[in-house]
Amino acid sequence: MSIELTDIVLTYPDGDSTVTALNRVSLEVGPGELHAVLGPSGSGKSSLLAVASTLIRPDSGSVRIDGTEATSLSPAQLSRLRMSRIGIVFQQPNLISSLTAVDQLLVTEHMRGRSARKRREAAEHLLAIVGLDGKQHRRAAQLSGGERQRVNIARALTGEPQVLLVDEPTAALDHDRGAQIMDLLTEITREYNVATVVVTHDTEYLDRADTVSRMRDGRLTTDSVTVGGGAR
Ligand SMILES: Nc1ncnc2c1ncn2[C@@H]1O[C@H](COP(=O)(O)OP(=O)(O)OP(=O)(O)O)[C@@H](O)[C@H]1O
Repeated sequence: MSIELTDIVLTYPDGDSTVTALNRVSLEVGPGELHAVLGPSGSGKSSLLAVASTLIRPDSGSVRIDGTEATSLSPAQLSRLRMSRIGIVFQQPNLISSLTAVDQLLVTEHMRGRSARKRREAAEHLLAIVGLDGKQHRRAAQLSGGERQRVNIARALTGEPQVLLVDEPTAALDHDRGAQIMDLLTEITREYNVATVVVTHDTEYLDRADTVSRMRDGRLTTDSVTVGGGAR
């Protein structure tokens, strides 16, 4: 499995008591699999992504990324693990409006250490993959919401991750653009054999997922049937 969360408990301090954001959550996603986590606001989806991305250490439980137990690593080792294995697509693209689409990728850590020509070629190629061929040199402000989300996805792929974690990718998009973004995430999952976790409160595009979990009050239940078109 590319990502395996086992029996995760995460609590936050809340005044004199605590809030249990993740209550014995387990989840496994393998290469080439798209897993959707569906849940209402406050159910724990962001907390799940934060633990899966190793940005927050859970109170207890195991986080294995591509076979490596993350909870026992030092901050420096965790940072290397994230860099080499995990891509994160944040809900807001957070693009720098004055930079072109290519530059948004070139500023990432992943692009360091290669020659300027190779970096540029890699960035242009990734942008073509996400459907922005011909728009690589437009500034963020000249791109539509759906196009900015595509740049966001391309940027998450710069490190050639094994695990792609995606936070509410369709939240700011209309139906057609939302469907296109979910189709793109499905294609990338298959083509690059990444384990993709998409958290969403949107029931509309679940048919793209191979498996669906439902989150409620910090508890996760996984549907027993495969709902998507995953042909493995
Ligand atoms: N930093 C924090 N301190 C205290 N409580 C928190 C913190 N972050 C989240 N919580 C609480 O943990 C629970 C899960 O929150 P989380 O943000 O993970 O849910 P969510 O499903 O992502 O919701 P949303 O879509 O609104 O972000 C909620 O009860 C929330 O209030």
